[in-house]
Amino acid sequence: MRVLVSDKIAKEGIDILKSELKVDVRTDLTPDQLREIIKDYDALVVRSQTKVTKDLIECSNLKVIGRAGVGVDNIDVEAATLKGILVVNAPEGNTIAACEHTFALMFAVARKIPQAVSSLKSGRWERNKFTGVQLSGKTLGVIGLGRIGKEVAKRASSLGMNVVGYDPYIARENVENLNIKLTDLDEVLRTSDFITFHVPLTKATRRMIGEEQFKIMKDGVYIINCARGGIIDEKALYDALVSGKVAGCALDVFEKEPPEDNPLLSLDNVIATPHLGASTAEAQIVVAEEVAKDIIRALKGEIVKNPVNMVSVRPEEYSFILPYIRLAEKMGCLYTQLKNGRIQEVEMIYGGRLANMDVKLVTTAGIKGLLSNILQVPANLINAPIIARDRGIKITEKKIKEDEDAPGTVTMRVTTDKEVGTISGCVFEKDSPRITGIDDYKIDLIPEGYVLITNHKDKPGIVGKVGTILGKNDINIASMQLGRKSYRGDALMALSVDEEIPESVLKEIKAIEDLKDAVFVKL
Ligand SMILES: NC(=O)c1ccc[n+]([C@@H]2O[C@H](COP(=O)([O-])OP(=O)(O)OC[C@H]3O[C@@H](n4cnc5c(N)ncnc54)[C@H](O)[C@@H]3O)[C@@H](O)[C@H]2O)c1
Ligand SMILES: O=C(O)CC[C@@H](O)C(=O)O
Repeated sequence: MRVLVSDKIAKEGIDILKSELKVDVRTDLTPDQLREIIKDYDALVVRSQTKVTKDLIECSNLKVIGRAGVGVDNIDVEAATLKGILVVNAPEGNTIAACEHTFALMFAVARKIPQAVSSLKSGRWERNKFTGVQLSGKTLGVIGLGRIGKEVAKRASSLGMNVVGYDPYIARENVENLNIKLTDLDEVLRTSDFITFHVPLTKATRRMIGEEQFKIMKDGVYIINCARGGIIDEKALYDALVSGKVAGCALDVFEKEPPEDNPLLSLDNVIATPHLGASTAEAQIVVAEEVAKDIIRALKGEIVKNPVNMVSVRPEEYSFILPYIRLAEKMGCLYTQLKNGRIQEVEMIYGGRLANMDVKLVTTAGIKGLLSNILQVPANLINAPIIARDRGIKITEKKIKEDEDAPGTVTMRVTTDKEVGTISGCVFEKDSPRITGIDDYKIDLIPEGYVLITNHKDKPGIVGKVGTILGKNDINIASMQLGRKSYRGDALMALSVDEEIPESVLKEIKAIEDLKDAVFVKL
């Protein structure tokens, strides 16, 4: 498997990749050159420099894209998802680095440090020119209270600042111990002496601060943006800096990077760094290592730690849930081989310990299995929910919270335009997944390899006849499971066999009297 690293990442990450994969580090490529060679790679690792566009994604054979850092706004995640490409990032490794850089910028803009250094180095001694303002006692507005925003808020309090915050997506309890007043955007803008941004660049946050918002702010406010260019309208910011509405501004990020002739850089009250928020030795090692490990996991088909476009599993539930992910996929795969009809609805019903867990990935695996035998472009854990949605399949989860100490059980209930069918399963000790039911029949089938499933009348002789036909055709039976609704009523047999059953043999089996149907499935 081949990995292309197209932005500079720490050697520690490269070494991890090299321990298992063939790695090319090419940080000199133009977009056209990248497009030329991308088809030869299974994985791509980037920071914020490489633009992973829809066009690049579409002409690639990538299985995974890794972002050594948090923001994935340089990656067309939607295009990757539609193509079934996993996107992973390293969201925690640079939190402290970005938080500390925010304070470096805040102190620097408040005390005019870069301007003073520059003046001194050019031979001047201008002590009166560089009087700053104090942080202690001032109000800091924090927009976005995720990983970095919270760390900023924590440290600001200890500097004696009053902290007001805006983040409509977090629960109040989440910031309860942080000494923050959580309020609406207008109040943060109206009351803050310093405003710092820690939101991702999304449709909702793009230019969330423009002319109107500057009007609400206090005269002489200071702005710090160490999150993403594009959150603040740069033209409106320029005007506010020129008019004195904004006393000073510190930017680490720009709408266009590098900013080249950005007029903001011509203003004396703007200080700036070239997107250095994550650039500490410590952070770069952690993000490179984290992303490298996830790239390897992804290429091995294992569950990754930091998926961007796939639901994740709680670390403490990971080992319990993993065999259920495999089981659910087999259940879905069995269903579509066994039954016909247009799938309209899939209900995943969880019992036992699973009923207390986040099982979204198990559900997704079930959907992946259902779609696996019917599509030209294979479904995977990334695109399966989107494909299902686009095909009008309604997916629901139900949790039966009884007997929560019992092992987890999962039932897939599929409604088609012809019938409602169910497949049930369980994982026994030692990670041993079993199909435990098909419709009303109880069985105990290891969901692996070749299986012949028959529907027949429960009467002597039928099983023998099937065995004879298989034997005559040199097909070895590995195990046999029988389930019946009632004595001499309808029955179901699941025969695991070691060889593939040819169509001609299946036809012979189907001709047995009182055998209603026989299906050969591959799991
Ligand atoms: N300058 C750098 O080098 C650097 C380094 C690391 C991170 N970053 C950037 O910093 C930002 C924050 O990173 P993080 O790790 O804290 O992310 P995070 O996902 O942990 O936090 C983002 C927070 O923003 C909130 N949010 C989302 N939309 C919002 C909206 N419309 N209004 C208000 N709040 C909103 C979310 O609820 C979340 O709590 C990201 O843009 C990231 O790319 C920059
Ligand atoms: O790669 C970088 O240095 C930038 C990282 C930062 O912007 C992020 O979002 O993680």
